[in-house]
Amino acid sequence: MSDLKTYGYNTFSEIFVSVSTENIGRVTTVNKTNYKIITESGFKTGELTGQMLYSLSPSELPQTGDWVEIINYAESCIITKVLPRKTTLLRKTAGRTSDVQILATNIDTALIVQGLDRDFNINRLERITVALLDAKIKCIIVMNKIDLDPDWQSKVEKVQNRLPDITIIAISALNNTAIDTIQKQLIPQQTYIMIGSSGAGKSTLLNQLVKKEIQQTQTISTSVGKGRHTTTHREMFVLSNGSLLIDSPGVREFGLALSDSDSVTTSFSDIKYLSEKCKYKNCTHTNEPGCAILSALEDGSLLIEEYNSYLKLRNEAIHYQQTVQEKKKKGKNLAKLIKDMKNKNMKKRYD
Ligand SMILES: Nc1nc2c(ncn2[C@@H]2O[C@H](COP(=O)(O)OP(=O)(O)OP(=O)(O)O)[C@@H](O)[C@H]2O)c(=O)[nH]1
Ligand SMILES: [Zn+2]
Repeated sequence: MSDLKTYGYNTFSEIFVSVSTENIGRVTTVNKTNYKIITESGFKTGELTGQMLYSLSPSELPQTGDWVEIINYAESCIITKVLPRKTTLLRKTAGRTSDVQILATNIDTALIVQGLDRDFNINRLERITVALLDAKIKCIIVMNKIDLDPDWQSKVEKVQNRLPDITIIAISALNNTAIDTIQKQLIPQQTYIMIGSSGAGKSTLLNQLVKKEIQQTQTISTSVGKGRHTTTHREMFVLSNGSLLIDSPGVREFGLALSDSDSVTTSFSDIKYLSEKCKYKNCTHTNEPGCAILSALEDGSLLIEEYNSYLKLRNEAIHYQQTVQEKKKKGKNLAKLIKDMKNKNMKKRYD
């Protein structure tokens, strides 16, 4: 039991009422088709039942962070079911499709790591926090490499002004500066994930937090300005204070996978406040008379940058919703086609 507790069982157990603890595990690493699983009696290698392997879609398969039902089998176990997820961290796959990939599940809080060097981008920070809050995942922004930027304080201030409700911690992972400030924010048995561009310093920070060289960090190749891809898979670590941390591969462009365009508005506090003063209830804030947002833009009380990133996010959210709906419709059409075919065959048989 103590192993399960270490990996967050108590913060998640309300949904397991009917499952005995010996049949429960949590996925800490995914390796193609086998899984490293923490169970009541330590780590085991888990495999899927054949039926699961062939009947589940990629997003339904076990992911790092998932709680699963298992059948113990000597030193290994067989996964029979993925338990309901508290949160799912998605990202869009490469290309312009609406396909999404799961980065990890059952995350409580994300540490968004951004370097103060070339990596620094306030609009990107805003987009990422919106996507995370949309997925019910809390965020902490970690601004790394303060040793490289004498002007770091004003950048931190800018970010704090734009995102007043989010905790921002400025550190130097390399020099071990302010790492303890992060540690103080981390709650035992809660699950955290680090996300950020390749080269932002995630592995360096992880090493400082775990206090030993787990991940090998690599030197940035200055010619391209991108860290070489060193982290190749997601793995869950237990930190000394008992919190859990998943390291994720470099996510150069953390694509959004928003499900709800309204939550975009909620995340932009200025815009939300103003939008309540628009003349029309369904104002799109683009060309309507009596639009409070447009007039705030005109008198300069709303920044054009904030308005633009709001519009961009809103359009993405709408586009994402539409493609999901189209897919569902296509799925339904296909199901109907199969049903019709089956009916026809049945008729033939009995005619
Ligand atoms: N000057 C300075 N360099 C840093 C700091 N943190 C990390 N670096 C350097 O930045 C480079 C990339 O760091 P990593 O920790 O490998 O970056 P990462 O985010 O894990 O990258 P991926 O594994 O590709 O996702 C390394 O050369 C680190 O030494 C810092 O606080 N200051
Ligand atoms: Zn308006």
